[in-house]
Amino acid sequence: QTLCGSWRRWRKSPARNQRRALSNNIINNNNIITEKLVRNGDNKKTVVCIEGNIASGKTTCLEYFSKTSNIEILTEPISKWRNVRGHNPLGLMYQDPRRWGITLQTYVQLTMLERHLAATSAPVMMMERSIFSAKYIFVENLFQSGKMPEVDYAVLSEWFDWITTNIFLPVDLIVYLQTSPQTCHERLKQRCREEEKVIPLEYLESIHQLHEDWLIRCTSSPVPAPVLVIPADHDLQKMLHQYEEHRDKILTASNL
Ligand SMILES: Nc1ncnc2c1ncn2[C@@H]1O[C@H](COP(=O)(O)OP(=O)(O)O)[C@@H](O)[C@H]1O
Ligand SMILES: O=c1ccn([C@H]2C[C@H](O)[C@@H](COP(=O)(O)O)O2)c(=O)[nH]1
Repeated sequence: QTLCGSWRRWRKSPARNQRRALSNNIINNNNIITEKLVRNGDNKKTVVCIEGNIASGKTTCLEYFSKTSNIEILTEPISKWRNVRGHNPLGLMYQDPRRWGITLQTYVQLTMLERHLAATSAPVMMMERSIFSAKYIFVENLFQSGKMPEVDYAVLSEWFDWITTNIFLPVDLIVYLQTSPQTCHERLKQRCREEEKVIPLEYLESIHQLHEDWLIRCTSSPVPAPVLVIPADHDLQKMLHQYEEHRDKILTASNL
C-alpha cells in the first residue's frame, strides 16, 4: 500500500473540508463571493475516482467492486465517445489527432461532467477516471506532443476552468492503478478495441509519464483528493486480493 506524496499537501483541502464550509460559496479573483453550483445530496456521498493508463485494469477493478452493495459504479461513457449521433469522435481522434482532438476532448469533458453530476442513490460512487484526468492527462498529452493547436487548447482550458470554478465536483479519493506502459500495451492488444489498434507503445509511455507527474511526483496539475496507489502489473488473482485489502479504506474515503 502506498500513499502519494500529495496526501499531506491536499489533505486539508479536498472534498470533505469543502463540504464542511458553511455554504457553497467561493471567493473569486476579485474577492467577490459567488456561489458554486451544487447537486442536492452531494454532502453525503463519497466519491472515488479510479485513474490509470489505457488498459491498466480500471474497468476490471470497477467490475469487482460492483458486486458490493452500497457502491454505485459509473464506467467511462466510452460508448458515447464511439457514437455520437452516428459519428465516432474516438476513432476520428486516433486517425487524425490534430483535426479531431478538440472534438473528442470537448465531448469527453461534457460527458465526464455528466458523470460527476449523476444522481446516484448509493452512499459511495466509484467512477472510472474523471473530468480532471481528461484535462490533465489527455488534453495535456495532445497539446504537449504538438497534436493540438494552441487555440484549441486555450478554448478547452477556458471551458475546464469555468466548470471547475463554478461547479462543485467533490472527489474524496483517487485510486491510481500504477502499471508499466508495457503491461498496458499487452492488455490493449489482448482487448483489441478497433479504434485503439493504431496506439503505439510510445503513446502509452507518454500517458504513463503524465499520470506519474500528476499523481506521484505532484509536479504538473492540482491533485483534487488524496491518492491511493495500487501497483497493477500483477495477475488478476493478485489484483483482486489487493482490492480486498484496500476495500475498507476505499469505502470510507470520505473520512480521510
Ligand atoms: N490483472 C490483469 N492481468 C491480466 N489481464 C488483465 C488484468 N486486468 C485486466 N486485464 C485485461 O486487460 C484488458 C484491459 O483491462 P480493462 O479493465 O478493460 O482496462 P481499462 O478499463 O483500464 O482500460 C482486458 O482485456 C482485461 O480483461
Ligand atoms: O480524456 C480522454 C479519456 C480517454 N480517452 C481514450 C483513451 C482510450 O482509448 C479510451 C478509454 O479507454 P480506457 O480503456 O478506459 O482507458 O478513451 C481519450 O482519448 N481522452
